[in-house]
Amino acid sequence: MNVAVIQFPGSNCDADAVNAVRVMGGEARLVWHTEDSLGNVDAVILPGGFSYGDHLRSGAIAARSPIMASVKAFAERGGPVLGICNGFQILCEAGLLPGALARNGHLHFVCRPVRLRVESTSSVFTSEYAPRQELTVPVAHGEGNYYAEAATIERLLGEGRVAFRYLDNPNGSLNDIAGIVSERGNVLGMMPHPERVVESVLGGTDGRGVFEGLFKAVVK
Ligand SMILES: NC(=O)CC[C@H](N)C(=O)O
Repeated sequence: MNVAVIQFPGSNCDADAVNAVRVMGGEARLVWHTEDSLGNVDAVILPGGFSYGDHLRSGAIAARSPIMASVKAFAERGGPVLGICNGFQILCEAGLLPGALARNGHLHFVCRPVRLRVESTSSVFTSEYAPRQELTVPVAHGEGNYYAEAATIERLLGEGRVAFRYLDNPNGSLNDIAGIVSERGNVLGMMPHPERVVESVLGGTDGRGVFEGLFKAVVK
């Protein structure tokens, strides 16, 4: 398992993502956003942070980085792509996932563990969880309020593409959506940080399933 963690100016969870992959037994390396090739990788992670200082809209500028053409091509070939927090915002801005992450409804930055429920186990990233399993995973964001037009929400629900839902919605997200997957299920965007809960010394292990699912799908 060889994972590329993309680093943008202002990424701040890139080292955590690399650590999580290594803790889970994989190999990870950082790829700077100006690169135009991913090299030979099995999966891509867009980590959390404040790319370009969240200027304009979170993820808007990073989504137009040179490396994103390769990330799009990789996803189109069915390659697994995980966007965490700012990574989710970048995936929406890049058009790899539908909808947008707006300012939190209460307009405050929120940084705390939240309760989540696994809504779909049919994607690469959720296959190792039990259906409707409840998890505790931290969030840390100011713009995590998922929004999409009603028809898009209906479609996501109908196609089983809502991967995770908040049990205690911290940001006003429509339908308590915490994470969604692409049509093929190979791209996941989620606001909570699974990479921060992969070993008990970090306070929890509920994020391990995301990486276990990914590793299982890739390492055959
Ligand atoms: N932890 C993060 O990735 C922060 C996400 C984002 N820049 C926000 O505050 O909304």
